[in-house]
Amino acid sequence: MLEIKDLVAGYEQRMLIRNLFFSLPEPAFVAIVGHNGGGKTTFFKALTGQLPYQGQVRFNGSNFKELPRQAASNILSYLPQKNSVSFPIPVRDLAVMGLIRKKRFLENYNTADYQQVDQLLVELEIAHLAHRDFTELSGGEQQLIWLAQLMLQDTRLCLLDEPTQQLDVYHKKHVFQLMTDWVNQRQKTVLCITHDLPNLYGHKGYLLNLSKPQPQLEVLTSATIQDNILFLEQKLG
Ligand SMILES: Nc1ncnc2c1ncn2[C@@H]1O[C@H](COP(=O)(O)OP(=O)(O)OP(=O)(O)O)[C@@H](O)[C@H]1O
Repeated sequence: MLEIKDLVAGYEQRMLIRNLFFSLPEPAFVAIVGHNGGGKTTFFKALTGQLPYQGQVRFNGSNFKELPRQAASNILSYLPQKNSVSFPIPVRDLAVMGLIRKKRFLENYNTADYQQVDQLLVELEIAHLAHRDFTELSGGEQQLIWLAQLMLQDTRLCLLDEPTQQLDVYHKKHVFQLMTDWVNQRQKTVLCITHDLPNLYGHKGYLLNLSKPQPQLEVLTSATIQDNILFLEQKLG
């Protein structure tokens, strides 16, 4: 269970999250939506301890503020909106780093680790990129590699900030399917910031619209998706 109680977060002049309150049963998929600048990434920054906040965030009873960094990284993985690498590195070697928390200090990755990476690259339909230099890939291809790295972290709670932003229509659909499969088959709880509302049709889970005056979890149905599309077509008030 992810419990958010009276969460208040933002910046000096602007409080963007005001008294957010919800209880999310596990496992679950939540699409976090809202206008540009509405506070979605700010919410994730609070959850990941990058931004101070008031209120409480509890995951299965543990208060995030009281969790040591290592314990928090065992529970939660985070894929930021922008991620970059400034040196040449083969895709497999970047993806395998997702397994770092399962390794002892200075322990090398072994054949089994790389087999796990290869299997996942097949599942993500990007096995052909395994030996390419990551820095030479397209934006969408890079996004899929970051996704593989996040999946390898294998945490109960996964936060993804616009993971389909640069993907083509086919891959957007594929990644939404993968995320909801993680929930149904691997019992993960996935919070995904997205502007791709039409991709939510047919998926089970919830929607949290941070542009609404009092955001709350709404069950994903064709009607709630449609309502939220209509809401977001209006200018931020
Ligand atoms: N470090 C900061 N200091 C002050 N203001 C900030 C800071 N970081 C972000 N903001 C502002 O907070 C607001 C919310 O930003 P945030 O990144 O949370 O929006 P978002 O909902 O994720 O938007 P988008 O859909 O465009 O990604 C924006 O107006 C942004 O300029």
